[in-house]
Amino acid sequence: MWRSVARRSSQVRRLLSTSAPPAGPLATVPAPCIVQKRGNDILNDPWYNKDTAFPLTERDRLGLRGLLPPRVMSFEQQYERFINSYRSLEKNTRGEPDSIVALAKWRILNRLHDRNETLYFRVLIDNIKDLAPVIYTPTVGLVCENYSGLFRRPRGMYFTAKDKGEMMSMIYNWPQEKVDMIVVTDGSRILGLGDLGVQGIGIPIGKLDLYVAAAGINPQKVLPVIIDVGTNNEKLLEDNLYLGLRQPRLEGEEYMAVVDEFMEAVHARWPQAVVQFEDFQMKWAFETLERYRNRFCMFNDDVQGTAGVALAGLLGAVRAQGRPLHDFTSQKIVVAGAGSAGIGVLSMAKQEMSRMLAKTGEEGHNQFWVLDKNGLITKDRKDLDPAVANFARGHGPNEIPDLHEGASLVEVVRKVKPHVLLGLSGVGGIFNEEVLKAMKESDSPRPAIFAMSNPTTKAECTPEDVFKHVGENAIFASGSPFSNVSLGNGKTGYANQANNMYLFPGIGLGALLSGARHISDDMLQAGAECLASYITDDEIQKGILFPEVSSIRHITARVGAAVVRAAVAEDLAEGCRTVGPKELGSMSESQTVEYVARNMWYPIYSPLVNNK
Ligand SMILES: NC(=O)c1ccc[n+]([C@@H]2O[C@H](COP(=O)([O-])OP(=O)(O)OC[C@H]3O[C@@H](n4cnc5c(N)ncnc54)[C@H](O)[C@@H]3O)[C@@H](O)[C@H]2O)c1
Ligand SMILES: O=C(O)C[C@H](O)C(=O)O
Ligand SMILES: [Mg+2]
Repeated sequence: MWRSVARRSSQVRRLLSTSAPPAGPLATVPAPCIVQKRGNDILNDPWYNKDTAFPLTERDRLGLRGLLPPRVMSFEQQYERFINSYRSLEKNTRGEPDSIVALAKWRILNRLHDRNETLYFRVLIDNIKDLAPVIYTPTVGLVCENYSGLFRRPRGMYFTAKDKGEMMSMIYNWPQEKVDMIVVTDGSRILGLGDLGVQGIGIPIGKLDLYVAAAGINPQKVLPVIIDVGTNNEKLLEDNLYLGLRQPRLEGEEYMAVVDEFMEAVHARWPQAVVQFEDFQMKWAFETLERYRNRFCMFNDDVQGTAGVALAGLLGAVRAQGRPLHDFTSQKIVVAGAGSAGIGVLSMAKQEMSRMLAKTGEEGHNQFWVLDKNGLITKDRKDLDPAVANFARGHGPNEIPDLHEGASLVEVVRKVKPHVLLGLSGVGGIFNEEVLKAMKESDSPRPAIFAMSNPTTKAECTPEDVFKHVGENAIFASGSPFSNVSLGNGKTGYANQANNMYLFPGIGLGALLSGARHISDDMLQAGAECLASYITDDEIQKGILFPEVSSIRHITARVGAAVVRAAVAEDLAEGCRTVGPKELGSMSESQTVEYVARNMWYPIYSPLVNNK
């Protein structure tokens, strides 16, 4: 499956050689948008509101005359006005604690989001590198922790245990006839912050903002959802501001029955909708994935999106050593974290090693050492989760002597001398100085440390730690954004962001535009391969594993096209809107990229027409 990535990466860049984000609808006068509203109802609807940019013609025909200041501002003037107020906020809060500044930035963006979505997404898309850390990790974690106090206006839908039996009807309360993309969480494992109950809805909102910004999904066709089955978070249950169900979480069949009813209701109303499961605790992440993945067009981002991003980074770490990709099969990989993300990454990495070995007929060995909160996992572990058992160390001839059940992280790193140390533990700082100094003795000339836990406070280490204790040749990646590190004498230590935002937008977009009946392993693999092929050898040698966040719209168009082509190749594609499977199948690679790019929404004001 992995073609020569260097050749492909120059192809990729050529396919997307434009500097501007892929155009949305063809660049002509935008088609009018028919609205059933007039007057204040339009001004109060963020999907249609243009504020001071309503032209006089629209003010007359929509009953807006006299409801706005007389001057008509252009979209550009509105944009500059907002950016100036955002920048002055940055200036006025300088020196305040980081969390205060972060929440102030989030609030000014959220107010715009609640008022004028077209302007909001223009601001977000054109400043994605600066603003992703505000609407997404790490700030979104703070927002979820403080949601009940921050709440001003509902966004999305709330399906709770009390709605059992009502979901088939309440789904019609959502005002949009068409929904393309849904992100749902039950709030049980929000980033590395644990059970946040109804407050977890901040995650689907942030993820869908990225679907709009990176994948060009129309913001009028997204739906954030929280399934509120209670919370086991005592602090929230005792908080008189808490806005969710005040009861312990449902468990077992009662829990599953609520999620089942939600999925049935969603697909009864929007059969083509793609559903992304996000931040479910491990047991439900795997159970819901198995239960629904062949019945609906759905995927679990923490299990499958993360796996693809991590695999792209792992292959980059092989290339950084100047070795052929096939040498991935002999890499030694230590993983701290055996939860939904850790097992997802291990499963996809093991699958890739098996694919590579099958080509050469070689026999493989267990290249993974996996730890959880009780240390190294071996076959001596009692009550081992079946998903984890595949990676438990045994007692065979390939085992490293004296590495016992429950061995500590530093013991494992000292004895294994791994090429890669990867963290998906949700525990900040566990890659401490002792562990990182042990990584200096790695068998790799370019030891790779991936501190992938979110938010920033949960990162297993910082890039400064790594380049200081492991050395300048190290490769670093993290789940939340960090700044690059200046190594002196003009050298830079690159702080890559190994976050599933590089893949989930393209996975969802490709599934949608192909009309895939479900999302297969090959479709996910194709997305991961595309991401890995995006980085040139020169960039890899510098220690760059992932694209700049500012190019996320370009890479998403490319990932989306790869997913479309994989769906077509597997005969899973049923087509989308006016494009059938045959037409999809007749497209060349570049035509598929153009098809995807053409269907990516871009924020411009459409003329509004009221047809009442
Ligand atoms: N970078 C990304 O794109 C990305 C994607 C998904 C998840 N994550 C992050 O990964 C973390 C874990 O997510 P999850 O869904 O797997 O959570 P989870 O709760 O399902 O699993 C956490 C795992 O870490 C283990 N663990 C806890 N303390 C440990 C320690 N001291 N040493 C080693 N292992 C330890 C736990 O036993 C468990 O196996 C979270 O912070 C999440 O935000 C990042
Ligand atoms: O939300 C993110 O930033 C990535 C990932 O889905 C996570 O749960 O940490
Ligand atoms: Mg997640």
